[in-house]
Amino acid sequence: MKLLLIGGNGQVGTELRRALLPLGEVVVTTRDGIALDGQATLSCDLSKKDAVALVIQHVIPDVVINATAYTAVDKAESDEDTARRINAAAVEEIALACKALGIPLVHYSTDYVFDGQATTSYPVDAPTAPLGVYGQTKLDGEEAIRASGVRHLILRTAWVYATHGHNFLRTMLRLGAERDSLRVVGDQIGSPTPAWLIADITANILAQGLGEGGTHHLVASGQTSWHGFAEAIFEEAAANGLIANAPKVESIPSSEYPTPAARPQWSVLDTTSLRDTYQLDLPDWRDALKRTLQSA
Ligand SMILES: NC(=O)C1=CN([C@@H]2O[C@H](COP(=O)(O)OP(=O)(O)OC[C@H]3O[C@@H](n4cnc5c(N)ncnc54)[C@H](OP(=O)(O)O)[C@@H]3O)[C@@H](O)[C@H]2O)C=CC1
Ligand SMILES: Cc1cn([C@H]2C[C@H](O)[C@@H](COP(=O)(O)OP(=O)(O)O[C@H]3O[C@@H](C)C(=O)[C@@H](O)[C@H]3O)O2)c(=O)[nH]c1=O
Repeated sequence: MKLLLIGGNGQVGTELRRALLPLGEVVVTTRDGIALDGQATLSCDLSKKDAVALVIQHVIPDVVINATAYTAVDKAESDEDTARRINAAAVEEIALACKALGIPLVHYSTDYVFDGQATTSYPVDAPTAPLGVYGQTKLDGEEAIRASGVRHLILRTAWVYATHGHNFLRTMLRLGAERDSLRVVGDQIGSPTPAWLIADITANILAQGLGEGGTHHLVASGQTSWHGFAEAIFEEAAANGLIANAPKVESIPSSEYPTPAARPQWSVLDTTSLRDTYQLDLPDWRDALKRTLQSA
């Protein structure tokens, strides 16, 4: 199988380069065509119209996996044009190029397509109502894929972290090394999900065949708040000798941590359709965090 991975250097893209390798030849793109771990990549800047379609037409893979996105949630509020270009317009170009060549598309979306007002986990067909530009443009990207008629798998995930890249775990470890105490919101609830899990599940699904595909939720099991996640990060980091002293972590309401973009208060996603369709087990978020930091 020939796989085209668009965006090989983000959190999920980095893990996909590892996880997809056993499946066949993996052609990787980056914005600037930089080498990754000594491997050449194709240059593909999604801000340039039609660039990504040309790459797909040049490579003609058996499957396209799009791991790119504009993920700066707050910055998106003041940079809507770029967020829309990367998360929606470029995604539509990818979908149409794949549809024209009969190539299936794997794509990722987010819990931020929901408004967070629910009190039980969101099934895949729950009504969407994004609170900000990032969530809205990601939803527009999803809808462009479905409208294109391309055979697809959209995996909505949430609260993604890794020991590399830009994420909450790394922010907490950095701030914790600089300060004795941190204040973290305790009233936003979700499921922290490591990038390696998303990549492993994607590879597992591609190995067994996409089948009908469609839209599914992929997050670790269980739930916590950002405050609970922060406390767990420091506990596991200390247990693995990654930090000498853990800071005090105070739980605060969202109102005491104002941000340009509102976040959903309840972000828990129901993974039943994914687990049933592809016979998958999803680890508990805390066990997944432990495993992530044990191998750091
Ligand atoms: N991070 C999270 O918490 C969550 C992420 N998701 C979704 O999961 C997917 C993967 O996210 P994640 O790995 O965290 O994202 P990252 O922010 O870690 O990586 C984003 C990737 O997109 C690339 N990219 C951005 N703009 C361009 C551009 N103009 N041209 C080419 N490449 C570009 C980046 O390249 P470069 O390094 O050059 O900037 C990078 O490879 C996305 O669809 C995201 O929306 C869903 C829920 C939660
Ligand atoms: C750094 C920090 C953040 N916070 C709050 C702000 C916010 O409400 C919450 C999470 O912070 P972040 O800004 O790191 O996370 P955020 O960028 O909102 O994370 C989101 O990213 C996008 C890409 C997604 O798709 C989502 O699933 C989600 O993972 O924690 C604190 O309360 N204290 C702190 O010291």
